This record gives sequence, structure tokens and C-alpha cells, in this order.
Amino acid sequence: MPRDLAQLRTEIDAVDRELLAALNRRASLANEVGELKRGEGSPVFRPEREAQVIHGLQTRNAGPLKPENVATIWREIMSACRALEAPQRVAYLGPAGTFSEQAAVQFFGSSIEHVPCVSFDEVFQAATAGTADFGVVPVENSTEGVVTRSLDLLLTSPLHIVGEISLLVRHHLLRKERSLEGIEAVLAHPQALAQCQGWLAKHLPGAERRAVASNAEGARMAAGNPAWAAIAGERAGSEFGLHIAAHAIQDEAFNRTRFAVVCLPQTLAAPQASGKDCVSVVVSVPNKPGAVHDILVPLKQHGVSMTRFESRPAKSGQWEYFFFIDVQGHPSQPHVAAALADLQKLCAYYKVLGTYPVGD
Ligand SMILES: O=C(O)C(=O)C[C@]1(C(=O)O)C=C[C@@H](O)C=C1
Repeated sequence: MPRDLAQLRTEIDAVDRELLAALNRRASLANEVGELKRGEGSPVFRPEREAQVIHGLQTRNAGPLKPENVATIWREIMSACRALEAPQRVAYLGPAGTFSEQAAVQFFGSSIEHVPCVSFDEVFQAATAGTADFGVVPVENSTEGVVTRSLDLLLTSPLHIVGEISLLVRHHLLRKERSLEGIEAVLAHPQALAQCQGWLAKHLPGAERRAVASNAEGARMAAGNPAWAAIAGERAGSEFGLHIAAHAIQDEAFNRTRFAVVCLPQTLAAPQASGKDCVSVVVSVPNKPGAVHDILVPLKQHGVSMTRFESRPAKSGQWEYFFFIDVQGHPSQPHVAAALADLQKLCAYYKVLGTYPVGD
């Protein structure tokens, strides 16, 4: 005899009470961990431990919850437990409603203190000066390529990368009206304008494209002028009470942005191996034939996979470049350590930007 709705809800209520009791037991344990850590002066946030917890549960998960549900739920549970140990302040390009904010919440969970900033430079400053514990900045977009300012800041700043997260970025055309009639200007961050240039040329060829500090800032401004539209995500639309006049206008359907999570080395030492890690380095080589080829040889010799290779001008006026290289693995693995040591010997400049668990 199948149970009726009332019976099923009674059972759900009983399970919820068990869950609540179990979650509070977990939170009390996290409180104790927090006390231990305060005594030792060790970091509250341990991304490799969180990655292991989620991975371990996904391996044991018998369903019907999907593995991605398990990840989302436990990210929030650990965010709440972490906040009990000590609230983590996270800087990102604001205001509220940006994709950077979404990346910060997706990475740290929603139990964080928000530190919205007006530029990527300010995000780095906040995390360097200690007004934030962490910064979250975009480093690469699948349509537009690298976010050059972030890479330049990574090169010169004392911050290192401790995590990464990638978001599917869907840009909408947002405005006070529901139609495309009478739009004089489209406001967005230059990256978003570039990611939607095909759509704009086709549908709003006469509208001015105005670059602003962030997409959410554009949305805030469009909320005050019916002749303006903004390009931004849903979050910004609801934040500023705008309608979606056109859905998903980015030129590539699978437009993704990868964000780096950065902090001072004393906030969080390089994470221990999580089992699925990555090392980011930036190097420069002497300006001579074959030098770029040579730096890749140690990776091949030691069987280390390279997942990223980007160049940025060294700004010396001499056609010299910095190369941003990501390799798979963790320096505690002998073949990774040997490959990096051999690579370093060939470089005029060599800096490890970070070792961290590979993001989703
Ligand atoms: O294991 C720890 O070090 C904890 O502080 C506990 C916990 C958790 O909730 O599981 C919370 C914060 C850390 O980032 C990692 C894990």
C-alpha cells in the first residue's frame, strides 16, 4: 500500500530532525577544530580537506542524489562550519550581482563576509592589506581569452593562488523595459561587450557600447535610465529590478570564465595534495632561439601534463615575454617536483603562483 502525502511528509520531517541534529553535531566538532586552530595559529580554510570531503562523499554516494547535488550541499555545510570557526572575508569585483560575486559564493559557500571592490586592482589591494582574507578574480574566458589585468597583477603581487572555480557565464540584455525598442546605449564591462559583440552588431547596431567598471555597475546605471540597457547575469537583474529583454546573448553558448582564488601566503600555506591538483608558475626565458621549446622539454621528460600556456608582454620594449604555465599534479609528487626543478634551471625568472585543487 503506497504511503499518502501526509505520511511521506511526516517521514520527511523525521529525517529533517535527524539531519538537523547531525549537522549540529558536525558544527560543534568544527567549533572544536576552530579552537585547536586558534591555539596553533593555523588557517581555518583548508581547500584540500574540503575537496577530499566532497570527493569522498561523492564516491560513497548511493543516490538518488546526483554527485553535483552532494557537492553543492556539502560546500554550504562546510561554509557554515567554517564561518563558526572564523568568518572569512572575500573580496571580488562588485557591486552585488557580478559573476565574480557568484564565483566567490560558489567557491566559499554563502557563509562569507562580502568585500565588493571597484576594480581588480582593489581586490588585490584588499587581500594584500588584510581588509579581506581572500580575493576572487577572473583569469580566463573561453570566448575572449585571458583577463590580462588579472595576470599582470598576479605577476607583481605577493598573493598566491589557492583555488580556482569556473562558471558558465550567460549574459542577458537587461533593462527597465521588456523590449529592444529605444535602446540608445548598452553598458557593460569591456569583457562582456566583447563576448556579445556578434549579437550586438546584429540586434542593436545603432546603440552606443559603453564600457563601465563592472556588469553589475552597468545594471545599476541602466535601472536609472530607460534608454540604457546593461549586459549582465540574472543575479544583477534581480538585484536592480531589471527585466531580461533578451536571454543568453553571448556569442558562444558555452561561454565559461575561470576565476582564481588568491590570498597572502600567511593566510593559507600551499594546500596539501587533494589528489587532483594543479601548479601555476610564471616564467621568463632568455630571448634566444629555441628557449620556449626548451622549457617544455622537462615537462615531457618527467611525464607532466601542461593544461595552460599563456604569454604576456614583459613591458620591457624588448619583445620579451612572461609565460603563465599550469601543470597537473602536486609538488609532493616526485615527477612533478623534478619537472619543475628542471624547468626552473632554464628560466631567467621563475615564480610559483600557487598549488591548488583543480576546480569544477
Ligand atoms: O577539517 C578542518 O580543518 C575543518 O576546519 C573542518 C572543515 C569542515 O567543515 O569539514 C571546515 C573548514 C575547513 O576549510 C575544512 C573542513
